[in-house]
Amino acid sequence: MPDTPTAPVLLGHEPGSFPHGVLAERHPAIIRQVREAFPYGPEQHRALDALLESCAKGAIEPLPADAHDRDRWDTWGMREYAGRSWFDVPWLWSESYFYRRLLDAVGYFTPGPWQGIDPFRPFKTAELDATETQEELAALDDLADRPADAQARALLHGSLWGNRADLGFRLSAEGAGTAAAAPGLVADDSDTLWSLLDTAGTGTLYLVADNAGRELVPDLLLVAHLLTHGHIGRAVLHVKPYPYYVSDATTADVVDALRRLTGAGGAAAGHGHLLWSALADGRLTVRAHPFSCAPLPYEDMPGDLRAEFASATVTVLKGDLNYRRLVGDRLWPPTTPFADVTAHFPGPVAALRTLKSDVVTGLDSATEAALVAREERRWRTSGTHALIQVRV
Ligand SMILES: O=P(O)(O)OC[C@@]1(O)O[C@H](CO)[C@@H](O)[C@@H]1O
Repeated sequence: MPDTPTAPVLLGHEPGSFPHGVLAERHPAIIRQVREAFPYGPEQHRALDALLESCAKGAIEPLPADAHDRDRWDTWGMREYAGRSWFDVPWLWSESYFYRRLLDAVGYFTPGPWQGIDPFRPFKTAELDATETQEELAALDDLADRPADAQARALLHGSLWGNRADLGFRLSAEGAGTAAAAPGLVADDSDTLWSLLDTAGTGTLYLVADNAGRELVPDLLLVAHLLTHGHIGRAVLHVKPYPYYVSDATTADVVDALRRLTGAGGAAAGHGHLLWSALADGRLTVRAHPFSCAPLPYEDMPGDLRAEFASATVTVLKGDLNYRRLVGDRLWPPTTPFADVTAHFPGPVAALRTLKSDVVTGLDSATEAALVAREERRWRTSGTHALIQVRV
């Protein structure tokens, strides 16, 4: 990025700011919700109390010496940040480490009865069972009668707006995530994305998923459509290796979503069966790379992941957090060119995201001015605006 001046990394130390609210209010609320959702024993309750206390006024504690991923976290910044306040280190780091500590508190990594039990699972399955999900799946029957091109565009928008409400966001946003979307997108490079996906069945799409449930289902439907209609020959779906940011999709969530599709009947079941067999014959692969839960921007990705993305026809990154990691979780002036801040990414990259944090790039100045005039800063974080940005 030779000509792009750098911008400040987001921290959570400023009371009244969005990041501060996440650390001071959202994280304690998540601890309370998880505690209520499971019949945990005294050991988990004590550990959750300690985490709550630490989040409010304590310092960041290192992972236990015997943690399986202690070395990894050491290289990811734990040595540098342990002992400091959660509010004084990069916000991205603080948030990611919070989820790692929460899993520790509930025994997710500890041999015993709670090992591997996803503390967010009740919230995710409630979404899959919701009537809205049923309605969305039923609507696929009507969509099936429309021209393939119209189906493709509808499914792309379904995948984009599926990101509107993640579960962590809803805990503190009080309905903002479900408010009607403001008309239009703040940036729309979808034509460029479609031209990249026009590969006559030879290309490989990497889709870096975000949330489970009502976001992952439309993501999978989009992949099914692209495979069926020969836009691509293969897809690789990146999910999280462990539960993260409440609703982020893991392999177990992919299985739940596929079972939801295959059990739905109608066109939805057709897409589900197609994906099921694509997994069996290798046209669809699921990957859960450790770096997917790293507290770092994509610029710092390890060589093996870089080589994977470099081989993609296009990598589509879903959601707000992936966007933050793509452009560096910095407070860029919104008109900073998207191509400049994503120049580090190996190969063509697309971001599909609703706006749920202060970070944004690639807007034209008229769009930014109109948003500010109408909403001051709220458009950045309310989840009611979205963007599709592509760097070829
Ligand atoms: O990546 P997602 O699911 O679209 O959003 C993640 C998110 O809710 O979490 C962060 C705050 O905790 C924000 O960046 C963003 O609003």
